[in-house]
Amino acid sequence: MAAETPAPTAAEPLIQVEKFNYAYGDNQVLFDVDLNMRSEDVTALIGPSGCGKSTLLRSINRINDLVESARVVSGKIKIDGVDLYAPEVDVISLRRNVGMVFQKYNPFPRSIFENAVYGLRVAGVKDRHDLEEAAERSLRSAALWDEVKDRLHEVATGLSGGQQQRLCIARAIALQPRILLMDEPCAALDPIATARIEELIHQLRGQYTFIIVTHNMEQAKRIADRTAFFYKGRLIEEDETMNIFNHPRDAQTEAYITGRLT
Ligand SMILES: Nc1ncnc2c1ncn2[C@@H]1O[C@H](COP(=O)(O)OP(=O)(O)OP(=O)(O)O)[C@@H](O)[C@H]1O
Repeated sequence: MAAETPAPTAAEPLIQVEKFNYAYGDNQVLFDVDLNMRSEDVTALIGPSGCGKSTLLRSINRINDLVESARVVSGKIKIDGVDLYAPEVDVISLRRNVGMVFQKYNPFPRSIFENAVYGLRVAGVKDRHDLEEAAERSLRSAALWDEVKDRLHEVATGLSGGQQQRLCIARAIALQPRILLMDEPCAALDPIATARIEELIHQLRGQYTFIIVTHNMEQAKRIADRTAFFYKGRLIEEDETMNIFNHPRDAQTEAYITGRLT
């Protein structure tokens, strides 16, 4: 008799946050956070100001290590099962694998081209042809190529805000990360530029794992597969986005999404 085919097991989540406690000096700001994020999902982190969304996001590529008082109290964040805070982890390669885009678009005061290839230059790529190819590839991925291909050597800060933000996305993508962290990427943009970034995230989903902090609940509904609601440093509820907004299980989640908790 043929051996039975084992039932397929659910894929391991790409990112596993386990009993994660985090503090700035004596001020603990994240408490026992347990959260799994799958590679194919766009995950939104929502919650009132100061609830710890950005801190969690910034812990995933350890950019918060740059804050002197910041420290992991206990718990783990794993990518592919590897604890990011283990002593042997190379933080530079972690940050190549986990790119970040900030609220205030921040291109360097250099040309569009140099911004697009910045990470590659830092990584030691010198070949002109390789750099040109990478610039075109990442600018195309960021849906910016057609708008800038004839002005690649003009200064990036001359672009519109939305274009500058897409350039920052191109700069992050050029390093071919697996994960893109976005901290309120549209907060400084008008509705049209916001719509273009959302469209871009939609196009790129599946190629990159997106984790997005947003204050804009409509945006979370539009772009996120899953949404995690935080309050006072604790993860209150995480689920498919539509469940969070249509059938929240927790009274605090409901209060927040209906505007009664700020
Ligand atoms: N660099 C820092 N040094 C000290 N405390 C900090 C630092 N960054 C954040 N905090 C504190 O950590 C807590 C969580 O802040 P965090 O920015 O992670 O929250 P948030 O939910 O992202 O807020 P917001 O929506 O306003 O950006 C807050 O009490 C904040 O004051």
